[in-house]
Amino acid sequence: MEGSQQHPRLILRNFLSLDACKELEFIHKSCCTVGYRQNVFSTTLSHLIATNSSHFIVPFVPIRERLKEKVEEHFGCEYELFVEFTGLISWCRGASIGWHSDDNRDYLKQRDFAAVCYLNNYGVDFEGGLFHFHDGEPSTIVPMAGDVVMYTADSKNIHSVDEIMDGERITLTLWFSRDASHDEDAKLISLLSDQSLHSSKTDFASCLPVAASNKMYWFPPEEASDFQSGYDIRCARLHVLGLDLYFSDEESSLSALDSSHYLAELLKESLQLARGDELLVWKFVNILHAVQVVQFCHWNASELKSTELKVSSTDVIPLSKSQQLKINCQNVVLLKDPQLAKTFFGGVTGGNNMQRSFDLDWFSFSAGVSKWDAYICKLQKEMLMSLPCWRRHQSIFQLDNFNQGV
Ligand SMILES: O=C(O)CCC(=O)C(=O)O
Ligand SMILES: [Fe+2]
Repeated sequence: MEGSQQHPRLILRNFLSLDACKELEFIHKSCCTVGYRQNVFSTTLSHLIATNSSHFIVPFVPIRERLKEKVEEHFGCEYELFVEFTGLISWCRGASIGWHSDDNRDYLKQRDFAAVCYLNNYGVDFEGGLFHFHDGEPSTIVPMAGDVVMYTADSKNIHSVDEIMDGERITLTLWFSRDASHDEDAKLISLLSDQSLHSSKTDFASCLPVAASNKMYWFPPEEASDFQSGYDIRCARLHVLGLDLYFSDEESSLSALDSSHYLAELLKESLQLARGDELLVWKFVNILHAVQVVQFCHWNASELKSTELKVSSTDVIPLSKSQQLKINCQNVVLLKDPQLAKTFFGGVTGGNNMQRSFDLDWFSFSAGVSKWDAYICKLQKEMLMSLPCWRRHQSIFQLDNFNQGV
């Protein structure tokens, strides 16, 4: 067909299962940092490695493989492509991109093909954010969870994305290159190999996240020099679920110090979670750890509510007035703009899918914590078993014995 040669592209419905979409959404909401464009947040695989969360690469592996095979098959370049970039990207209110091709900068010339997988739904999880091709058919794509659009990165596929009006639009975006020197796998394997010298155990303690610099989690990024306005995105992710952080060990005398110093000190501490007037006794090693566990429980909420697992004690105590006061002071530092945090991460305003507060009872939450440990250990085990093969082949792929499909 003449049209498809002029504008080589492919749209696939339901390429990813909804379960796979949900798992990637969980990883993004647990690990993302502020992104490269305005009102955009991103999670790259190298960032996962840098924050001792490399086990989260595992769920990407079969998906990347399937996407590469599909691109190679459709565009007739079997065994020729390398993945150049893999990332989870979310766009919040105000984010958009005008007409462009994906290779339109000198430093992007290596990009030959793009694959964008939609992980949530237009009109439900976000408003706006339609994708348009400048020429040819289809001209507009309505992002729906599981669907993928693949296209050449050159000027045959000029495209744009409408401004996001509400909610958070999440994608898994990959670029492919024919140029082996831009192979993401080689870089990732080298980072993974450096890191696995330090940890080869498969207990969850060796998989506890280590946060990157506080600046990478501060929104808007322009305010990250002194943290005077905006919010910490990890704190915001918990806040929209109705959860507060409680830093029990922090010295209250610190509150006399300036805000940026106080914030840096606070975020070094271990912490507990509070909701309403209740405090969960259980401690998290750092804020990233708390976000990962909470997002995991949120992702698995319906399963956890019906779990048979019996938990002996919930270890919940009432919050004292002075503890509540302390939480309020800490929120003033971490969430200078709670309204903006809600606008960005709280789901579509007034919509059915408005991110409801964390409606898990503490029993289900405790069940979630044990499930989280098992989940992380399983990923870590698979990672460590795969790594020697990945190193030998200088390629990240799914080993046959883990081939359970996506
Ligand atoms: O998210 C999309 O639909 C496309 C994004 C895009 O065009 C880009 O990142 O270059
Ligand atoms: Fe693009």
